[in-house]
Amino acid sequence: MLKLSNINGFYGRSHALQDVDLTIPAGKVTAILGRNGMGKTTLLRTLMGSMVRSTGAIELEGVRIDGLPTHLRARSGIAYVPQGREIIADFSVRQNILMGAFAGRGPRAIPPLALELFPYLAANLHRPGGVLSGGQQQQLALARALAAHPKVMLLDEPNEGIQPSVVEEIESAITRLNREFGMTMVLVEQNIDFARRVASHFAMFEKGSIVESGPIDRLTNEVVDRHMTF
Ligand SMILES: Nc1ncnc2c1ncn2[C@@H]1O[C@H](COP(=O)(O)OP(=O)(O)OP(=O)(O)O)[C@@H](O)[C@H]1O
Repeated sequence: MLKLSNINGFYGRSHALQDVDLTIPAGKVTAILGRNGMGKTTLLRTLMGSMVRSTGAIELEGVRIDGLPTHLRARSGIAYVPQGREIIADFSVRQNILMGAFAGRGPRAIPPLALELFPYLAANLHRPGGVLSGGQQQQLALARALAAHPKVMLLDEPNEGIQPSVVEEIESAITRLNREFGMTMVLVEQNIDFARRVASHFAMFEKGSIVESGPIDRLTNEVVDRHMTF
């Protein structure tokens, strides 16, 4: 469903993604793994169209999208939950969620599912986004992405710096969105146990290239030790 062919990405002279070929299956969760600085975030930025310099082909359901600017990729069905969440502090929870609805391809309204998945948000729609905890902001970023009615959701380390009880809520939201609604997820993750629980496929990055990929049962301890221990 999402097919990347010969993707290269650059920051100035730094060659951050090198000849990446990857097929992300529809309706599955694919974990993007690797140590810090290996190119995982750059891959998501390339998919979203926010890299200044990248080359290669990206197909979404057989249609080339690599020539499209970011806002048209959002309209074509890709939503992004960035590392650091990028919540607008002075906007209310409601306004932050609606930002996703306006960027996306569905009705310009808060989807009931977002409020069902995250009851805290439902009860605090009027609060400014800036006063929420990190975990609540992460839920808000997921709700904002969901409001775009995406086919594919890109999630960059959604559990980073978040307390365990909220991690459980985020895990169950990801699992439900995938299993019940068939949403395709691309999940950048450092936590191998979490990746093994939620993902069915993986791609392991090392210095901008994919060194291992496939169904999650091929993510052996040996592969993890080789590419993720420090
Ligand atoms: N804005 C930038 N300008 C210059 N170099 C960058 C920029 N962002 C990332 N890089 C470099 O590109 C490479 C890949 O970075 P990237 O953020 O994609 O890694 P990552 O695997 O997502 O790691 P992390 O988990 O730390 O986010 C690294 O060498 C990084 O230093």
